[in-house]
Amino acid sequence: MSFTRELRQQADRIFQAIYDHPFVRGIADGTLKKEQLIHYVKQDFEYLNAFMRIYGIAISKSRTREEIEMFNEQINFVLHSEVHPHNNFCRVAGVTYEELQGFPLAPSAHHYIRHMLTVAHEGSLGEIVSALLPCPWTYIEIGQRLLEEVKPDESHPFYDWIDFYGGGMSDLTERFCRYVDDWAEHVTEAERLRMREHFLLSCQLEYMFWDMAFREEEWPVAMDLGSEAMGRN
Ligand SMILES: Cc1ncc(C[n+]2csc(CCO)c2C)c(N)n1
Repeated sequence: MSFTRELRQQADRIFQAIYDHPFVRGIADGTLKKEQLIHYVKQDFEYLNAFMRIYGIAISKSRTREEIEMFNEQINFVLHSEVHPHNNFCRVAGVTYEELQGFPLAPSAHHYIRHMLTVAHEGSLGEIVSALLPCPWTYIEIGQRLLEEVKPDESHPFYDWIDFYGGGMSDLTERFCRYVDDWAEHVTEAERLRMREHFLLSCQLEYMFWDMAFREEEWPVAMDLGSEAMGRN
């Protein structure tokens, strides 16, 4: 069995828990509250900014033009395509995308971003792609399963979201899997173990991210950065 097949099996309970999570159920039946959608988009906008920076670090560690091209393509994808599912959530919530940008990170989004940044700074390219892989892999499975389960038509409030992730992420997931499998063949057992740990922790943090949005998670004690922090973007 390939290394990434093994990873997928090890993460099976987390993938299932993500699919069963009330936020994902709320996408399926269109029952999410406006505040939950807004919290998700505010946090995910910052998450995607961090994701692009991590691709930048991966480019700085790249040895071949193929690697640079792979990461560069993904920066463009996040910049220009990932805005569509966000716009779907904003439309349903009745707000503009611009008014949800520049907010501080909630605890679980902070945790997930710091995990990826730590691996990006300290790890090999194989470790970095292992930590990033649950991002497309969990979303494509959610999208594909929702397409099958809900069979949404254009009258469904989250038709665009489901169609976006169910329709088009398989190339990226396969490409990342091939990269991780090739890498895993040529490294030590200790590095393979780190790749496994990074992958599984990112799967857990994908779950936490949905849970954060559903619960509208905030810091237990509100942080006051003072008036100078207002409008820093
Ligand atoms: C928390 C969180 N996890 C995954 C995605 C989905 N996603 C984000 S970037 C990307 C492609 C990267 O090249 C994909 C599939 C998201 N939006 N938010």
